[in-house]
Amino acid sequence: MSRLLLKDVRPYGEGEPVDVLVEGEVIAEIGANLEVDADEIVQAGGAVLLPGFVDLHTHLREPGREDAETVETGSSAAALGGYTAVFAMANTDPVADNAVIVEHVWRRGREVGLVDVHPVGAVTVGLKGEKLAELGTMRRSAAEVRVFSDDGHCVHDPLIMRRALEYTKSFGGVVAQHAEEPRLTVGAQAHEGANAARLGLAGWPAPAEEAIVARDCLLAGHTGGTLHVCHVSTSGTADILRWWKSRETAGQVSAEVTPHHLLLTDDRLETYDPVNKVNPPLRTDADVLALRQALADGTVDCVATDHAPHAAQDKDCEWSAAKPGMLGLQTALGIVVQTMVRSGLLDWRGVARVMSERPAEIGGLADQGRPVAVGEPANLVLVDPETEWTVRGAELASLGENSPFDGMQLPGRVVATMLRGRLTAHEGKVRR
Ligand SMILES: NC(=O)N[C@@H](CC(=O)O)C(=O)O
Ligand SMILES: [Zn+2]
Ligand SMILES: [Zn+2]
Repeated sequence: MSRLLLKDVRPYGEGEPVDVLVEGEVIAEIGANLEVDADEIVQAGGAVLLPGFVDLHTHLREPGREDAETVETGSSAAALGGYTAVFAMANTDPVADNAVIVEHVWRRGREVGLVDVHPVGAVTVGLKGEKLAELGTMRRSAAEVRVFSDDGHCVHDPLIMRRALEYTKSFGGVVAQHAEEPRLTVGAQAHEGANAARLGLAGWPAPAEEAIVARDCLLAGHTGGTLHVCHVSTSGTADILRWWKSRETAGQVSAEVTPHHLLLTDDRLETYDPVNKVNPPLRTDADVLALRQALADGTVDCVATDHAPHAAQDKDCEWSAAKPGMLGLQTALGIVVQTMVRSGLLDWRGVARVMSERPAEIGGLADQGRPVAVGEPANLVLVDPETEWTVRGAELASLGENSPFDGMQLPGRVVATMLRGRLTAHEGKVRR
């Protein structure tokens, strides 16, 4: 059995440094100055030890757009970002709306072996919103799909949404909604507000998101189904979720916020650089502050990256022709440390909750987001909280280079990531 010794780590950033011995796939011992033989020793210098991060919202682009990302390159980005599990969205080409595609993505994830890749199944055939995909078949496939989403598109027909919540309830599934009332966002290019008006960009109004979130909370309550709200972007959505969670009696609702919606605003649109184009759009300062608060108080359950790599030709073009989406896996931690930890809104226990424990629970992963304790699976990340690094979009592991954080200095460097006791990333390099 392999033995990996982590020297001088601080679980959850608390107390004096200890050593952690990982034997095979589990944490075997935790204590001060462990005197043991090991195959490999990681000198951590007091770094923070957390459960490995879990991303409920990743776009891996395979099959179909392997020029933008593949399971392999996206898995590398995930491991380097501290992730031990990611959920790969269904808006590939062909769409992951059947067992063949989800099993392919799942198998590729296993072959690459850097991170557990859990395919998300489409809710409707071809993401068209017209008829339910074969949810049960995807559930029973080798990929054991549990999360379903038409992400990129909203399941806007309320009857289809109702049926999806009812049907997934029968096997403990989750419907992850991209909340966007399509009639209110025809041709939309930017947050509907003063900046979009001044720049001449068609607006994406906040109620297009909020109306769907309110409707879907009511449908989850009525059906007893389980709803997860993708990429919450407005303060109004946070208000609706807070209201719903205060009265929730049946059905369950969870929600995620992206790192970019915790940091960036539509003030960045000034340059018309499409690297800032994303769906839902960057919003206002007031929204950003409300989202940080909602994440801190649990109204929004977790951080999810919405990692959306695009090939150069889809981003290096005029604003209206560019595809929406931005890279996220390798910069998520830094942004969470900057916006939530340095501001005092979250401590490291809180970071573990929003980046690992809650997403693992929502996604139904029994072996992720577990406590850092003896006998637990060694899915772990080591974080150096102090050292700052400068983001270089072109140097990230993804094939796409569309990072809006390019040139920014971020805190919170990933020292090492471990998947079932094996180092998958160490000192900025992937280990295969
Ligand atoms: N977020 C985005 O702007 N784009 C995503 C789709 C999505 O998450 O809605 C994509 O697939 O590129
Ligand atoms: Zn989306
Ligand atoms: Zn997405």
